[in-house]
Amino acid sequence: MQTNNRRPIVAGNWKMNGNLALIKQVEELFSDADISHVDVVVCPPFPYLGGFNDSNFALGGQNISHYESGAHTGETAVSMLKEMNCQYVILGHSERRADNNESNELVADKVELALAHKLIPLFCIGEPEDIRESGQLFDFIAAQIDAVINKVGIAAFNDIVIAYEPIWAIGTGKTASPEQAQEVHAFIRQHLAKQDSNIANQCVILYGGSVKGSNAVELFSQPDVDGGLIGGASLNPEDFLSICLAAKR
Ligand SMILES: O=C[C@H](O)COP(=O)(O)O
Repeated sequence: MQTNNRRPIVAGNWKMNGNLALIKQVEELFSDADISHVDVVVCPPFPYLGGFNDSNFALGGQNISHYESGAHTGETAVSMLKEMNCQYVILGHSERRADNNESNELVADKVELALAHKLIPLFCIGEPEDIRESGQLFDFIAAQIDAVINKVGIAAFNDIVIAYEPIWAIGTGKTASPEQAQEVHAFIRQHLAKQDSNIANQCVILYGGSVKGSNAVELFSQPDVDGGLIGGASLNPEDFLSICLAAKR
């Protein structure tokens, strides 16, 4: 097996949840925590980005517009996330793909824009249950990845974090088994390796979908699982911290 120096990442996606009090609780709890073995990211709703001021973790946005700026009411520009000290941005989350009809190509455009502004995309992929059951899982995942490779090239995956989130496991309490997660993560890495084995070996691949303090150690111990994208459990500061502490050392 090739050695790697992938540094684990645990990112909390608050989705459309949270408030100013939660920011305070998370900042207080994390200020005393030893999280030096992992890059921790918190992705709150846009209005709360300015509410963090004493954090020992990074900030991320939950989306950007595919436009740079202009008359696009309700949208948020990539430059605005940079100005609010974001280092990361979640792109292609399955909820946005479903609620906002985001296609693989639109997601690829956003990845390109984020990279141009030196934001690290947390690029989300994952299959609905019927796709898995009909045996099309790997083709489906490959098409999501290929849309981005076709747009930005394989070398860009030096600066892209992939988050594999099976849609049937998101917010359902039905976590993928560690073996199911590992199987898909290994496939993703092999798929990237067809173009560049070094980039495949270094690319950080997160698992998301009902990760909790109680299942994180087992999931994160899988060889190709480099951390997690955490939804519901990131709203509970203690649980989120225990997930961060479960990241590989
Ligand atoms: O972005 C996070 C994922 O959608 C996972 O959400 P969840 O942990 O609530 O299942």
